[in-house]
Amino acid sequence: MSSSASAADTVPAAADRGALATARRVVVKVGSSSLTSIKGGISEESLTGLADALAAKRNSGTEIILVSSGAIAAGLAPLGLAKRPRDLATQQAAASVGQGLLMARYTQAFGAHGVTVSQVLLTAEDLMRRSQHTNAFRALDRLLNLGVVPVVNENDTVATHEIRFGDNDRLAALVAHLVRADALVLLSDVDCLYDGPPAQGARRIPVVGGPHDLEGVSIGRTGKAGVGTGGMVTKVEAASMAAGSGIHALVTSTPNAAAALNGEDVGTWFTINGSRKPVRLLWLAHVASVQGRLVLDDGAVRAVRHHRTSLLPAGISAVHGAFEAGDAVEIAGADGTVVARGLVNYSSEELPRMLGRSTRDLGEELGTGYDREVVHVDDLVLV
Ligand SMILES: Nc1ncnc2c1ncn2[C@@H]1O[C@H](COP(=O)(O)OP(=O)(O)O)[C@@H](O)[C@H]1O
Ligand SMILES: N[C@@H](CCC(=O)OP(=O)(O)O)C(=O)O
Repeated sequence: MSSSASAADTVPAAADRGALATARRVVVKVGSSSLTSIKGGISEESLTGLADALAAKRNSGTEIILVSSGAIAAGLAPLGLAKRPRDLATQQAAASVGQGLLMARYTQAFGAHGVTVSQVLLTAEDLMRRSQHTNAFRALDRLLNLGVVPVVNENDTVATHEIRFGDNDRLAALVAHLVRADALVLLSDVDCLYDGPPAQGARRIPVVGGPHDLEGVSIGRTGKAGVGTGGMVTKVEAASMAAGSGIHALVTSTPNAAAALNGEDVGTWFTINGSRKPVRLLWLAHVASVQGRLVLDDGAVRAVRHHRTSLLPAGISAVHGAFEAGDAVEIAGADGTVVARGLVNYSSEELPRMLGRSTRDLGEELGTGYDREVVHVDDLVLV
């Protein structure tokens, strides 16, 4: 963990954490592993402790959105299931049972402090398509103005394999972006990011200033078998996604929630290292699963990578995969190196006859609509 150790030596551990104490709007995400146990369903102590901390912060004037996992885990015991099911339909059924139970507990626990909660179930599409995410923003913003704590989860019961986030860490980062939060707090069953698997005498990483601080750090999957999904990997991705787009991020344990929100020196702090980007592009860079690949000639690679231009049919030499207009695709050079990801304007059926041709020719021959770029520069992120 050489680079992390040097970051810890030069940056005070409490660096910037005060931003949490004064934040106007915070997204807090809590994982299944700290809310539930496979045998006992919802953990009353953990849920109540979390609600106490968040309600106190809300009552002191900070707007809070809670992204809560745990629906599937909470639904297992009532359905007589001993472990998290593998098939999607049973997971959907468990989520449908558990989500109601979770909301009932949150309503009670926050209600004890005079705080109203609401349920907001989102699919990946709601955050990707502009019309839908504008709608989602409006609803969440209004709820926050009304003093409510919205409790967000993925809409597991209707989300399919293709469009599923699967973990709520990256969903929380996108929600933080959507509502223009000042900070994102990721709560789990581990108190910080360690430089290796926590059980083996690993050391705390207090501050991550950028990707260089993660070099050589061994980041693993979930700790409690069968409960959490993403593990530390998706938390680091989510925190990096937030910090890279102008939002402070902190990873710590659920019992540390109150201390974290007071700006105390707990957990791992991700320092802001980039500016805000459209939600669509964050999605494309970090979450979207690609449906195909466009192979470019060298000139087109240079144009996309160095001159930041839109991708035209003339520079494409091959198309792989089956995709529809609007899907995410990889954009690669002739040697197979992926240089970008983009939202494509044509389907994989339409594209082959367009390759290598000018947009003008295509417009004249095939009609207007075929004179557009294949990927617009605004729908393209370099990787
Ligand atoms: N380098 C690391 N530092 C901290 N925790 C790690 C690391 N690598 C793997 N983990 C594991 O990640 C787990 C947290 O992820 P997960 O179980 O998915 O939690 P949640 O349900 O809260 O999202 C921890 O229990 C821990 O064992
Ligand atoms: N939406 C799912 C959460 C997925 C999940 O387990 O996430 P996490 O525990 O945060 O790794 C649920 O409510 O069960």
